[in-house]
Amino acid sequence: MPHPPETGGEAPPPAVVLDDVRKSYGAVRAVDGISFTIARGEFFGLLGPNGAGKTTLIEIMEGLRQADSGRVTVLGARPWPRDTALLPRLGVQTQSSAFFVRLTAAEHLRTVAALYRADRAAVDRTLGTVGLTEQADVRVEDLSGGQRQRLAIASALVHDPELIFLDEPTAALDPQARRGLWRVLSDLKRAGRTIVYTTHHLDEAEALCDRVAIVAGGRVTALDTPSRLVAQSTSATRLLVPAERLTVAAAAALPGVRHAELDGDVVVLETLDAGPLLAEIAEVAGLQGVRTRTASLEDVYLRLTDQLGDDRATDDRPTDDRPADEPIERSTT
Ligand SMILES: Nc1ncnc2c1ncn2[C@@H]1O[C@H](COP(=O)(O)OP(=O)(O)OP(=O)(O)O)[C@@H](O)[C@H]1O
Repeated sequence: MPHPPETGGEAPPPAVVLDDVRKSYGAVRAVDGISFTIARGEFFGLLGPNGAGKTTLIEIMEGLRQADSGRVTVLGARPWPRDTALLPRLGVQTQSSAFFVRLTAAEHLRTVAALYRADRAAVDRTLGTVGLTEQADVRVEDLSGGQRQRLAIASALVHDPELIFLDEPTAALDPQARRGLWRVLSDLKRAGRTIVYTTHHLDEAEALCDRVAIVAGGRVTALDTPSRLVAQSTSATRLLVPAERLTVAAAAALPGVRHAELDGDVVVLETLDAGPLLAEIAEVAGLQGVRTRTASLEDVYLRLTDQLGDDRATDDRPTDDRPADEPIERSTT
């Protein structure tokens, strides 16, 4: 489907603008005052533990759920009440995508394509994109879990939407299919599409996303590029030394070691300054087999989501007593 022309001079509106969006289910504040903007062409990751509010937030952006309050703008339009002009511009894959199970994969995708008035060539092309060409004539009910997942992704892409929402798209994929999907998504990004992506795979977010928002307890606790989040984090570097050459007690006594523990057949030493410590280790144990593990997005994520979990456990003030929302595009230090 052709995209609407971007008319002369004026910049198109951002892909998504959220301003103090809130949604509760009874007493559960699933989305508790979230604001951010997603630029056109951005690959934006939403990360957070189970129940953090990611799906609710995505469904609000998709126009599947009404926010209790706040402003939501998607491609310059309000997604709620449902806007039929907006829907074909969005591609949506959910955790519980619906299928026509008696149809073959190709028939299913043709049906979806017809709903969006996408051409038939797009069906074959999209089946190829997600690696389902060989399964085109297999009934949906006979596809494996991972193949169904790919069909759900194909259903979100077949009409060539401008803004694509993918909710844990790699959850049921084997490692090869996962890497295959990464390539597909990178190509879509290169073609200028905007992608909003939730995943529990932190390596995936680090590899694919321009920016990630870490959500916990319905709030954004950090929002930045993966590399800036890692660089700003106070996460320590870990040095792994074969346990036969260094005891935990000796490791803990080395200067600059914050913590030392045995993990299988290695002693793990945590430090904020790896250089001098490596020199010490070279002295007392030798450097053979010593490995370095620097901070990753996963370390940042675990620290932030653990912290918030602890904060919220003791935070039983009523909503109105809470401090005003913090600015969310902040550093994580
Ligand atoms: N339809 C609903 N009715 C009542 N509570 C709901 C409903 N949907 C979600 N919740 C609750 O709202 C909170 C946020 O759920 P949500 O599904 O948005 O989280 P999530 O971050 O997508 O989690 P996951 O990673 O497990 O998919 C949770 O406490 C959940 O139990």
